[in-house]
Amino acid sequence: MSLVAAARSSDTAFSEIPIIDMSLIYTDDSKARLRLAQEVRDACVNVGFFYVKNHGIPAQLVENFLNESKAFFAQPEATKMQIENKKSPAFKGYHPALSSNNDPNNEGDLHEGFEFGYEPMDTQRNTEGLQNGAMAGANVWPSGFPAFREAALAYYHASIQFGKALFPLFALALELPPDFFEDKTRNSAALMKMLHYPPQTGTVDDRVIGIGAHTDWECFTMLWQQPGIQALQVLNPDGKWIDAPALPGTLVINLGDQLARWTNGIFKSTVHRAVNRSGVERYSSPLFFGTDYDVRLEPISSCVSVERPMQYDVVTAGEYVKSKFQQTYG
Ligand SMILES: O=C(O)CCC(=O)C(=O)O
Ligand SMILES: [Fe+2]
Repeated sequence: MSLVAAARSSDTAFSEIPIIDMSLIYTDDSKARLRLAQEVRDACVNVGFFYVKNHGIPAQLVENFLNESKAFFAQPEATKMQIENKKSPAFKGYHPALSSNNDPNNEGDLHEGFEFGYEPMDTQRNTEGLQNGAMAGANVWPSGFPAFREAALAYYHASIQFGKALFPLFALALELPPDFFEDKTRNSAALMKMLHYPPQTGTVDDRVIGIGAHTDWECFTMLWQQPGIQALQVLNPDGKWIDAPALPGTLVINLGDQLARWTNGIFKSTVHRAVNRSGVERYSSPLFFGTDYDVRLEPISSCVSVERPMQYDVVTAGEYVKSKFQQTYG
């Protein structure tokens, strides 16, 4: 079925999020790759979200990052504010609760967070070819926490490796040569965050929640959620919030606006939010995987037809993300 036809017959009124087994992501077996790409395509056309299991990122890495992050966030606010992200030209560092606002109808996001981008490990040459182009700018680390930096970067690099392997699958899913994204993701923006959500009890005012309703801006996001704590919700086209539970051992992959624009809206960049009513604090860590700064998000030809004319103005990927950052962090 062509992509335009798949979009026409898509069943977007989803009530749950598919789980895709990635054990074979590195296989050379072309039939197996195609099957995997087909699963990815169904999820992208119908939901814009899917879980991945057997992604190969060692659990210990995120466990270490989580533990170090807990120590970082436990510091006094004034200490954390010394590295506030607004002081950094590329929004690296710490952001306190209520300093971001993802939903313009809301009054601020309740989470605090720490964000950083590409940086080689001390022992490593830059073999991944990433320089964090679109959001270039040095990372800002808290002083006196070398283990935090180490743990964050170790998890980051393992995640980047998996993220890079997803691009050929997206290309296959879009009937493109497997290396289509390669020369467009050499200096990918790849910003990672650790987010810390306080519990919300009593009546929750929908205008002040963990993170307000929004779409992500890059190609896709790889989200780790602290297992067992429900907070993430995904909006289906019937206007119903569908829970995306934190399944142990999985990551949530959701498409962002760059891929939606590139595919003329055939791949969905789906609205989501997080509300932490669990009664306990919650951590999550997204990695936002974008393209090189200057990539023009012109719709892929198989995604445009007489029946489905171009839906978006063509913009460059980097300018798009930058303007979104400015809106969100003011
Ligand atoms: O914490 C979550 O579950 C979602 C975070 C998110 O959507 C984001 O940071 O863009
Ligand atoms: Fe998001």
